[in-house]
Amino acid sequence: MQRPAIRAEGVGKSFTIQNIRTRALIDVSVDIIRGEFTLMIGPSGCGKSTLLAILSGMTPPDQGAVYAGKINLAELSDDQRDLFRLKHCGFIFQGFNLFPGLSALEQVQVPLDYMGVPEEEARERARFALEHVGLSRRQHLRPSEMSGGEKQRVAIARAVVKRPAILFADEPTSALDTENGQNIVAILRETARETGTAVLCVSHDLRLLKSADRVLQMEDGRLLRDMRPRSSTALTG
Ligand SMILES: Nc1ncnc2c1ncn2[C@@H]1O[C@H](COP(=O)(O)OP(=O)(O)OP(=O)(O)O)[C@@H](O)[C@H]1O
Repeated sequence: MQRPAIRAEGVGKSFTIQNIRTRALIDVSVDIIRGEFTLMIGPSGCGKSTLLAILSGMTPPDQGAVYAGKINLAELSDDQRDLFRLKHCGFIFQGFNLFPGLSALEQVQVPLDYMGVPEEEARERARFALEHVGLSRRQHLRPSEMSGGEKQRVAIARAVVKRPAILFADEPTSALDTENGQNIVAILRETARETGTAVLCVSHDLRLLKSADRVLQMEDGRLLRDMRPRSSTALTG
C-alpha cells in the first residue's frame, strides 16, 4: 500500500508586490509517497520552490491543507511548524550549506544535538550516516578539504541522520559534474528504498528523469502531469 508522508489538498498561494499579485500555486493537490524518489520539474517561476516550502511547513498556504498524517500543517503556529521540520524533514540544497569550521562528522551531528540526542548516540548515528554515503574514511575533513560531490554527500548524511519522514532536495546536482551528480541521485534513490523516506527532489536537470520513480510536472502554478516513467503511465494530465 502506498503511504503518503505528506499530502497537499487544494493548495493555493499568491504573492503581492507593489500591488501586482502573482498566483504562485493554484489548487495543487498531491501526495508524496514513502520509499519513492519523486522528481518535480517545470520552467522557472512555475511554483516548484513555493510548493516545496509549503509541503515542508516553511510557508503556510493561503488556501487548502497540508497533511502529515492527521495533522494539518496549515493550522499550526510558526513554532509548531519549526518543530515539525526539525523532527520530520531533511533538506539538501544546491550550495551544500555546510559549516566551514566543522568536520564532516561534526556537521552530521548538528541536527541530532538540536534534537537533544545524547552525545554518544549522536556520534554513532553520524558515523553510520557517513558510511551510508560512502564517506567513512573522510569523516575528519572540513568542507574546504572536500570535493563538491563529497560535500553534497555530507549534506545528505546530515539530512538522513534524523531519519526524516520526508527529504526535500532543491537542485542537489546543479553544482556538480555528471558523474558526481549521478552518484548523488543514486544515493537519494537508495535512501528512499532502504529507509522508506519520501524523497522529493526539485530539479532542472533532465538527466534525473530516468532515475525517478515518479515525475511531477508543474506549469504556471499548477500540477500539469503526474507520471511514473518506468511504468510509462501518466496518472493525471
Ligand atoms: N517571496 C516571494 N515574493 C514574491 N513573489 C514570489 C516569492 N516567492 C515566489 N514568488 C513568485 O511566485 C512564482 C513562483 O516562484 P517559485 O520560486 O516557486 O518558482 P520555481 O518554479 O521554483 O522557479 P525556479 O525554477 O526559477 O526556482 C514566481 O512568479 C515568483 O516570482
